[in-house]
Amino acid sequence: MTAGLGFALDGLSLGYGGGLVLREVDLEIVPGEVLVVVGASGSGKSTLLRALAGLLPPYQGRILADGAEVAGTSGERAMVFQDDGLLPWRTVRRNVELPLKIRGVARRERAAQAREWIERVGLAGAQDKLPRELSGGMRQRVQLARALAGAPRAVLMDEPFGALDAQTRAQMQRLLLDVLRGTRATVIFVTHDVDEALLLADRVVVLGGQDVRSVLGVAGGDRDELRARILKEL
Ligand SMILES: Nc1ncnc2c1ncn2[C@@H]1O[C@H](COP(=O)(O)OP(=O)(O)OP(=O)(O)O)[C@@H](O)[C@H]1O
Repeated sequence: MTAGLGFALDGLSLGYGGGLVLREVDLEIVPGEVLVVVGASGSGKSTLLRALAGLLPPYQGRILADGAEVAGTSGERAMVFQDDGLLPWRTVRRNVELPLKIRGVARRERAAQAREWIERVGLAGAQDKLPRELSGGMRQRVQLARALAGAPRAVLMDEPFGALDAQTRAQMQRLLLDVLRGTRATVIFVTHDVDEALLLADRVVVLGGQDVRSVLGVAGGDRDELRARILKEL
């Protein structure tokens, strides 16, 4: 199993067209942790995730991934979006095989690994279906399988369960916790939902006022107290 990626954000300023969204942020992300990012709408959660993915270059400062500056996307850092980023013309199996193909994994091995991931996310009967034949929850399962099949060292998730109904969302949260137990990947997960944050996180980062308002460790903490602290800062 490959180790999770550690990140260091060092005086990081991000924005668009000259407008600043985050100003001089310093933050360490520990290898293997689940870091959940919360914050009011427009506080820069997705912007931060895009920068970690290498999709948005910093105005100032640096993002280091295991000490090396992030410059562009990499198979080491997989992304999962709210609206599924699946290729509509490829079956479930061929979507999940994609990161393996990009990594140069041989065809038979690719098929075997994709099958294993499809089974782990509970879609064994659906591997030859096209994305349009699946429910929203099933499509998010495929995205999860695809992200993890590439054995990434970090998974960047932008409100992946935001569009799902409450029951499917709870199922997906359980599934995520379950599959993460079998990997050492670092997870950075953006959500609006404080309860989701507390369920999934090792640490919660609250963004606001162009900066990190606070970083809270979740393990062993009192949930009600943590929830109240986060809600106060949002
Ligand atoms: N491509 C873009 N071009 C210009 N401005 C953008 C772009 N994407 C985001 N912004 C602006 O940057 C700010 C932060 O947006 P971002 O999407 O990161 O916030 P967020 O915290 O993820 O919000 P939400 O919770 O509503 O998704 C907002 O003011 C937004 O309008």
